Amino acid sequence: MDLEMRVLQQAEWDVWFDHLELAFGGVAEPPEGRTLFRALTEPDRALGVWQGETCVGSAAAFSFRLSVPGGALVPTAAVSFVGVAPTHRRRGVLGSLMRRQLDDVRAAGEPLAVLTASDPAIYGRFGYGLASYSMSLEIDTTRVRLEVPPGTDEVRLRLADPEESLAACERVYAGLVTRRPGAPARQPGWERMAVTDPPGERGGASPLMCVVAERADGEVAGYARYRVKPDWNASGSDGTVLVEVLDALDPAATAALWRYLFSIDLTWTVRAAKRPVDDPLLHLVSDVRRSKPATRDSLHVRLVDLPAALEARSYGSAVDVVVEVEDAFCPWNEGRWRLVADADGTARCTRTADPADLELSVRELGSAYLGGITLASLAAAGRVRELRPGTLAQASRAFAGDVAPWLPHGF
Ligand SMILES: CC(=O)SCCNC(=O)CCNC(=O)[C@H](O)C(C)(C)COP(=O)(O)OP(=O)(O)OC[C@H]1O[C@@H](n2cnc3c(N)ncnc32)[C@H](O)[C@@H]1OP(=O)(O)O
Repeated sequence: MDLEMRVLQQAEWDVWFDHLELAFGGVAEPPEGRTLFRALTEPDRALGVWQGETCVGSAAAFSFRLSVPGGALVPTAAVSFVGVAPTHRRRGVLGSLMRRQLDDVRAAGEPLAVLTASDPAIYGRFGYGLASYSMSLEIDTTRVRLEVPPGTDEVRLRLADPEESLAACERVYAGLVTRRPGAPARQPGWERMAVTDPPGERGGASPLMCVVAERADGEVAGYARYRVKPDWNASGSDGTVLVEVLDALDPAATAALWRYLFSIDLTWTVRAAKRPVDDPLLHLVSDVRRSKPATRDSLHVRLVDLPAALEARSYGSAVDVVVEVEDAFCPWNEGRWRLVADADGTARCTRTADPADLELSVRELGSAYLGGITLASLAAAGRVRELRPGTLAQASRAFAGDVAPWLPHGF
């Protein structure tokens, strides 16, 4: 029977989502998660591939605004819900979904598409480049001490209900977004993702708890959401603190929150799974080695409208460079572009017939876009070629940022 790809009807959502669960291994999402995903799905941006009544393929996009170097919030398609039925794999279903989706994103006028990959090897062929990392830590708090900055003792900590404190915590998050390339401005409804706490998903740990950091004037300057996982062995208590999120607007609130998490009775390990690679915590701990930092790939970026994307961010130093871009999947980006940017943030990107300085594919531009992966390091791997001496260093400096890009939550 023929396959038909079409935009999702709201009434088809349950069948569509059941298919996704099957594609991901058949484990059912808890009811709280299902309700949330239903509410967050934008049906007109969700695609299904159908064989009769059976859904065999899916892909969707959320309408995000992504923080980029310089602090602009760029309309971005956040790609998710990608799955192909186990019975229909390796016949090009994903390829046809990606084709349609990127055409739709282009038509919607969004310069960027982003995703996190279940398997990092999948999306390079569609022009996505790895642009940010995420760091996990497992800290032995019996050995690792914190050296806190002045002002930490003035911060007042208060335990708060995660639901009741949500609005105040969201204000802190909103204050951080434009400082952090790769962070999405939270669209209405997405704040629920952080506090939805299905009992079956806690893995033996406590319900979600929240500690709020207040300045002397009572203003909330930070918060952490965490769980405690108690454990006992022959020597006594062996509990772990699992940090879900910690956001703070200043160094004192940052240090006060970590100090609190390090000192919870009956726990001797702090685990944090999703931290930026330049987390200030690395400079607060007495022993990085015993904090066991580990990185993994996080956000993959695809320039859909190359000139609009390159003009939307700012650059760390002045640059005037001609790039020869290969982009077989979105050929409208292919060819030679001149990027001229001042250090004050103004950038122009136009087609040119001038000789190229650098040669690369759209994937490398996606990787370098958020400022965390340098063109120089990509060149060292043979993925960027310098055609005119000196231009690689100039362009690499301009693209690089002084804050590591970071995606604080999944989608
Ligand atoms: C953003 C997200 O949502 S990430 C989540 C992705 N989904 C999952 O991981 C769920 C489980 N897996 C699946 O549903 C499917 O196997 C998918 C979606 C990964 C791939 O779907 P398919 O329809 O089999 O892919 P399709 O046949 O279109 O393959 C396109 C190309 O990608 C390659 N490819 C597909 N899956 C993978 C993979 N996991 N790793 C590496 N390459 C892959 C294919 O070999 C093919 O390469 P080619 O063009 O050189 O021949």
